[in-house]
Amino acid sequence: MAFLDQQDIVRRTCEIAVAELRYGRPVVLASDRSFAAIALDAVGERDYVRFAAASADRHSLYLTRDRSDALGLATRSGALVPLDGVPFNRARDLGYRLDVAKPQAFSPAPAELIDLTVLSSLALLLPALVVTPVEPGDTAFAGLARITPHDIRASAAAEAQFEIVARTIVPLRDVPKAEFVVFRGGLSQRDQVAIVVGDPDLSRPVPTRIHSSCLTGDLFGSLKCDCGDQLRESLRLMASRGGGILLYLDQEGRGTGIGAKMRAYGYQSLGLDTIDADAALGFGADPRRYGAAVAMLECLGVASVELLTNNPTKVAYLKQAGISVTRRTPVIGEVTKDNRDYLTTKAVRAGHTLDVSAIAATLVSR
Ligand SMILES: Nc1nc2c(ncn2[C@@H]2O[C@H](COP(=O)(O)OP(=O)(O)OP(=O)(O)O)[C@@H](O)[C@H]2O)c(=O)[nH]1
Ligand SMILES: [Zn+2]
Repeated sequence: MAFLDQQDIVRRTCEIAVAELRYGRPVVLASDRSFAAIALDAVGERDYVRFAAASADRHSLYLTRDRSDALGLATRSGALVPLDGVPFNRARDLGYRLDVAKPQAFSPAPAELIDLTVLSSLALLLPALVVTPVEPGDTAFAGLARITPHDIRASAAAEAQFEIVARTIVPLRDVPKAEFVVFRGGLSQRDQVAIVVGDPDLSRPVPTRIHSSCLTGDLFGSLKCDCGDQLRESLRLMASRGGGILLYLDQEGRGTGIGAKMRAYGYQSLGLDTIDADAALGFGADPRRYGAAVAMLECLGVASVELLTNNPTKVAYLKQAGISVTRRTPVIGEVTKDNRDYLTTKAVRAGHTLDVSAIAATLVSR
């Protein structure tokens, strides 16, 4: 019997391609029309120039639909901007900076390039890719990692494959009994943690929070968001109810990574809201997926939850995945002058169940 089965093989192909992009090396998307691609976010000028030479100056910048819209280039599947003669700095500006002169020429991007953004996103890189066509027999891009659109789609199943590697009691402030359950698996993912508070009764809906990691808010008490408050408030609520489960997901910056989140913060300081700042970087409104959360709940034997959230997408995702959500309980953090716009954007543009007038009224002055 072979060591790797078909599912293992597509997963490995995908993880190699993700790692290669992250290290700044090109990958080849092999299809009817093949392309070599590098992530602008991961390369310096030297590799940009080498890539241009290998492509005989037929290279273009692939911009997602969100980035194209932000630049005023109307397309459905994103835009391809020819880069012949375009220096590295200008390519990077076009890829993800603000206040950039619109490119003179562009064409609609081939639809299969969208698959490449799945890889850049798993690599926690901005979805601005330099691409070039690769013809059969072309040796300029020989020896690179190759992946097909089919591999990329088939590997998605691995996003929900997890196993428990350790579980141990860690007493927390305000939570006398907490057990940290560490999960390993997913696709190009670090270990993730579920915190089982108290002794949840699994035969009844379990108070549950699906919490996306926020280094700035959870750990350092940033005033720009409500994450730290929500984290601690949820744990306290679970303890007061005798039990609950908090899933701490490896999804910094709504899955875009700390680098993109800090760039987005920079754009927010110039006046963009959270959604427009992410769009300027090429991201959609909220790229998170919750397959890992569903898999972790299943591993823990949880079939029914009371979800602690204001985010209707989390409720909808669990329901369509077959987890019963009997109730949604709001988790409200402190409103500050620094997070007021963030909370208002969540309510107005992302449909979170937050009362905008209450956000204004409960502002805490600091
Ligand atoms: N891209 C981006 N991400 C942010 C920003 N501010 C906070 N985040 C991230 O947003 C995510 C918030 O996650 P959660 O608190 O689980 O979820 P939520 O969607 O706000 O929904 P709730 O369950 O109601 O809290 C975290 O991953 C943060 O790192 C921002 O300005 N831009
Ligand atoms: Zn936060």
